[in-house]
Amino acid sequence: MAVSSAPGKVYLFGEHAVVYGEPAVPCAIEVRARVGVERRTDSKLRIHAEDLSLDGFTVEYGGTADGPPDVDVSESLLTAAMGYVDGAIEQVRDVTGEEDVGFDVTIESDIPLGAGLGSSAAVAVAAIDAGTRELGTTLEVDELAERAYQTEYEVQGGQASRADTFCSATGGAVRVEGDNCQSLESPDLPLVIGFDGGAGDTGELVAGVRSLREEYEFAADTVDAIGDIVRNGETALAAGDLEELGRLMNFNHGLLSALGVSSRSLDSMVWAARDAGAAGAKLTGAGGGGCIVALDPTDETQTALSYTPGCADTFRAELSETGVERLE
Ligand SMILES: Nc1ncnc2c1ncn2[C@@H]1O[C@H](COP(=O)(O)OP(=O)(O)O)[C@@H](O)[C@H]1O
Ligand SMILES: C[C@@](O)(CCOP(=O)(O)O)CC(=O)O
Ligand SMILES: [Mg+2]
Repeated sequence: MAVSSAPGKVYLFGEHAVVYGEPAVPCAIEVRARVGVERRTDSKLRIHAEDLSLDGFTVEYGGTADGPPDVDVSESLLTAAMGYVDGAIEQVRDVTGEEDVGFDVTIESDIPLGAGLGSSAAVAVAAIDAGTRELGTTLEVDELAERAYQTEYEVQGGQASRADTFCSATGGAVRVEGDNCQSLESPDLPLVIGFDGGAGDTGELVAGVRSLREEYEFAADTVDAIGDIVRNGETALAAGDLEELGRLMNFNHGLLSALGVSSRSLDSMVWAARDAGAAGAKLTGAGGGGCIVALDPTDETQTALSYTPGCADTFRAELSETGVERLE
């Protein structure tokens, strides 16, 4: 069996706009998904997803005589368990040329699902890495990131950026603009996360921004303006200017909100953080529900968030310098 792990991330700036070629700066954090992959003697795929329901569940499918997988969980959980992992296994088969190989896949993750912390990218990166290594091929990190991007692109209906997958594969803070992906120097940022306990559907939210952008020129301008914030943000990051980073994050949140991807709970967590004296706060990832990220070296934001209605959990996130990690 081969086991790999990969980190989640927060966006300091630029989610959504990055899908249309604007730059974005995500930053890997120390919450990880671990995926174990073991070759089978038949061509079936058996996925054991520990974190997709209270007790986890196992689904086995892929034999020629099989109907739909027979498992006692909701359709949506099943689709969730299968989507990214199926795509990742397709990539493994493509890299190695072993089209009919079957696997037992075990996923364990500390990253909340659909909450903007990049669980899908971390699962895709770790699954492709472990799967290829199980068959004797160790991918360069750049190719691993590219293959994981292809997986996200397909599952998200042809709309995805390389930001999450590159960041998860390489670790640290990164800058992604189209197919140009690079690592950035970053000071150790005082990141505080607020989580509303919910989730958003990345594909649907991306599609919503796309149609707004097609319908209204001012929505397209809003997307371009996010790109300008990111360019300013890079300078502030290089200078380690926390106040300016925070101001730009606040601005970025406002524009994401204008594009319809915030929610009442995300907005109230953002305001709780600002009222508590955070340098800035914004939603992270696709939005709709899930997480915000704030900058605050003191405990004030975490304390305020812990009393905020709509906030289910709050924690400090450490920057992860390590991207994919090869554990076994
Ligand atoms: N622990 C896990 N086990 C299996 N699949 C997972 C796990 N975590 C994430 N995924 C996959 O990633 C999807 C969530 O990705 P997405 O909607 O992009 O949100 P995010 O990347 O912000 O967490 C889930 O629906 C599921 O397909
Ligand atoms: C909205 C988007 O920019 C980021 C999505 O991040 P997440 O899956 O919500 O963690 C989409 C993408 O870049 O593929
Ligand atoms: Mg995702």
